[in-house]
Amino acid sequence: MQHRLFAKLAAQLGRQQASLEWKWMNDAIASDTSKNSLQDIVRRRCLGEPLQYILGTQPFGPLNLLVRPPVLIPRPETEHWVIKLSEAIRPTAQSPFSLLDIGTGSGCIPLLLCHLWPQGSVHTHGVDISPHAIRLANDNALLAGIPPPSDGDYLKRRNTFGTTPANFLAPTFPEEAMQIKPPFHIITSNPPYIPWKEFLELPRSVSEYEDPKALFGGPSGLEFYEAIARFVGRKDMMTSDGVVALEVGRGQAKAVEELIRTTGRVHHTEIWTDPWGIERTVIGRM
Ligand SMILES: C[S@@+](CC[C@H](N)C(=O)[O-])C[C@H]1O[C@@H](n2cnc3c(N)ncnc32)[C@H](O)[C@@H]1O
Repeated sequence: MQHRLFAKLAAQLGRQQASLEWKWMNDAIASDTSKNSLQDIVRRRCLGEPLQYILGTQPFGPLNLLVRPPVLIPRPETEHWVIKLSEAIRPTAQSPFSLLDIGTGSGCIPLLLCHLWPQGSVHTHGVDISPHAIRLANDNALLAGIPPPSDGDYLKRRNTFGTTPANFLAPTFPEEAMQIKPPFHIITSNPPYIPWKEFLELPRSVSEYEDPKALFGGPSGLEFYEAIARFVGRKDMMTSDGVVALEVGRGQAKAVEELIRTTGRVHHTEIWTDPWGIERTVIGRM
């Protein structure tokens, strides 16, 4: 029975990927994190459903995040640059930072930073247009033990994570989102960046399961970076020592670097590559 199930999976995914996923499936069943039978997991996986949606979780650094369709599954390349950012910048509880995460999805970026940075050193806020994402990010904050912001005195010594459902591209942002309180020391974002024309090149596990709003960044893929550059260029949105950290798609790094430089506020830029040698993150410092 087990042998037949594995053969079915390997026929679909190739032997190497099937071996990896077979282990994750069995680990999830053994640790009781998945209530589904192995047979059911393999059946759904062979229909193209991402394993993370079937099992309901995805490790992200030391965190184990909940994932639910159609919210984007946090990717290893994002995990890599977020850990690198946590080492490149070290906020302290003496002068805590304020961080805005645009298009927060599962909340993976601010939650990991809250987990890695010293307690009381950062207050983070995630905005997202999707109510599914906002709910999931709040559930993940609860699971990770990161409290929402409040005036409570003890929270001043804790890292916090708040969320706001809002359309970042609306001309009324951030004025109509009352909980968003600029200026920010750090802006992070892994925005939708796939150009429309690349829709047909996406694997089925992405195009049929993940929210198109999480994927497509307008005709050129750069729509959100243009809006972020306008936001950064506005008076009073960022502190004079602010940092912008933006994940980019393949081949977009130079254009995004140029966009944030033209704000006139960003004076130093860097491009970080991911573990696969692809230019993945543009860092801008004021
Ligand atoms: C590529 S996903 C990134 C999610 C998460 N930050 C991550 O790295 O896994 C982009 C996110 O932007 C959100 N989004 C799309 N359009 C938006 C808009 N106009 N305003 C705010 N959020 C938006 C999507 O709902 C999605 O959660």
